[in-house]
Amino acid sequence: MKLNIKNETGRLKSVVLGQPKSNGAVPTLEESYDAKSYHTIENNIYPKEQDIISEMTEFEKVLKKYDVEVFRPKIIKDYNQVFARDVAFVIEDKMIISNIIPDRADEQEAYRHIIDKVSWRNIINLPETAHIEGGDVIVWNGFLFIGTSYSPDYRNLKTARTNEYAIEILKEYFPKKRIIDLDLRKNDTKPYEGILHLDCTFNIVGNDKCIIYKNGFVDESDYQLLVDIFGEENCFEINDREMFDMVPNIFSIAPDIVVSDKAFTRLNHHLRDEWGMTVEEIPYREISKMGGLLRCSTLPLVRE
Ligand SMILES: NC(=[NH2+])NCCC[C@H](N)C(=O)O
Repeated sequence: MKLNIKNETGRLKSVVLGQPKSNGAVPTLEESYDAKSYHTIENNIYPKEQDIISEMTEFEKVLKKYDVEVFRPKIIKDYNQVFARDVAFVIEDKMIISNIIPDRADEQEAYRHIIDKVSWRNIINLPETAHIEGGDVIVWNGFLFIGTSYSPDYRNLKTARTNEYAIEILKEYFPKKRIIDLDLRKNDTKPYEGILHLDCTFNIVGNDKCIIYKNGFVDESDYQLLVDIFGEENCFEINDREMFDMVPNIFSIAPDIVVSDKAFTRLNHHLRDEWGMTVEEIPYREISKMGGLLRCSTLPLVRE
């Protein structure tokens, strides 16, 4: 397979969609590794497998409607495999195998049959201490936006998944890209106070537009830099509640076609009426309770 990802929204040809089956028992608070799941467990509202399956089936139907080739990871018994995004990611024709949080490390084996379709020359493995997950990486032509955490408490934070070492290595592999590292606010147990991955606070839609949550960034100057790059009129600003609902985490099939959660009324209205996009709405509220949404459920391999 010839990988090709130059940006976040080019016409999608081939993608991996996560696996909702056999996701195991409800985790305990100690077992959870992101604030949204923590909150969900605390409030006794963890989603049922049947509901996760039905939401992901709706997503798959939309992808198929647009003739996208869909791969699935193999099922690992009693293991959460919904969020394909973090396991690996593609930049241009290279697949980078993430060094994911140890709690999720077993997920990678389930992608072997997909990784094997890529020539070994185009696979990048990172040194063990270079941490990175796909949810922190957004490619946009000459730019590479990477979410990270420079918190002195990095080692103790389960929600800090990408470190400076991984960013330095990516700089060497992609010397022509302008790499923008963004320090994200982190909190392992309070979903209103921290951001798990970059794609929970910022995402790109269309050719030159973005969805952004200002308080997700430690430094206002990082937020301001993004607004300057895209232009104020091209930024859709979201509020605290919308961040909690994971509004930035929609998924583009093409510059003018997005898959969104049908609960995102304000965003969907804006995408259609102001930005002239086709919005495919599906229910995804149950999956959102586990700390990810539509972008997180996918791992794009080929975009036109
Ligand atoms: N790209 C993303 N935002 N992925 C969300 C992953 C959520 C998952 N519960 C985790 O903590 O790893």
